[in-house]
Amino acid sequence: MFFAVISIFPEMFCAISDYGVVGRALKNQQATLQLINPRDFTNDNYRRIDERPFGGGPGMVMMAQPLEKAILYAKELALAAGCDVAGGGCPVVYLSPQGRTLTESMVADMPKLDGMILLCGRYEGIDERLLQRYVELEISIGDYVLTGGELPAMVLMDSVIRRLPAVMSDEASAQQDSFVDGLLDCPHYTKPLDFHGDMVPEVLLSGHHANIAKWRFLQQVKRTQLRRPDLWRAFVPTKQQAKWLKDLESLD
Ligand SMILES: Nc1nonc1C(=O)N1CCN(Cc2ccccn2)CC1
Repeated sequence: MFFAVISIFPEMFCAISDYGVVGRALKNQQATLQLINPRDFTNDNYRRIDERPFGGGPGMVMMAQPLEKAILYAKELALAAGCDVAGGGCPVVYLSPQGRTLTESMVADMPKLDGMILLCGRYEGIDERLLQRYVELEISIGDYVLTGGELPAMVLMDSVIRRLPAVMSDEASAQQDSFVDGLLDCPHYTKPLDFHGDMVPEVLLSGHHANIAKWRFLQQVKRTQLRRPDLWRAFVPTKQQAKWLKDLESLD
């Protein structure tokens, strides 16, 4: 999967390119990351990418022209990488608090794309005319304000790349993640057996895989009912899960 990031701070992206599952995926070329600095597309000696806002007010606004040239260059790279740019296979995505809040179900659909061009804003924002002309999808990572779009872009790429086929070391672990089956994750335990007198639940030491699966699911249910009643209300159990839930009701 092809990713191009347009940012005045490309160095920030070593945080995902140099570490962990995503770093390995990029190293193994299971995903590619092109970093594009709009300053390289300016015409003046000061490499200006921002200007004071028309109408006055605080701060600076990112200018349309350098970003337009950076986007057009990113589209060229996407085409060269085999992306169906004209067919919507590699949308321009703008990270901003005004966007649609990112959810796991949105992330689940993204590996179907050939790629994404991620536009990272700074300052007070980006000239609206650039956004209207080029942005196909606006995404927020949550209702809080950061200093720029770089961290949201890394959050988005991390959540998508980890779901690419063969990236997750164990497909099952991806399925057990929170939200993937619509529930929060179950508790996890490892060595030592005794941690300040807190022991590991017996069922996890039993080797009885069916009982372990049932216990983990019921733990997910309890945790979701307690912490995210909104997710619990929307949850639709499988046949097997519905049987286990009957046992939970009989326990209550
Ligand atoms: N929350 C978020 N989820 O995605 N992005 C954010 C986020 O807070 N930011 C900070 C402001 N940046 C620049 C900006 C300023 C004003 C209007 C639009 N853009 C974008 C990225």
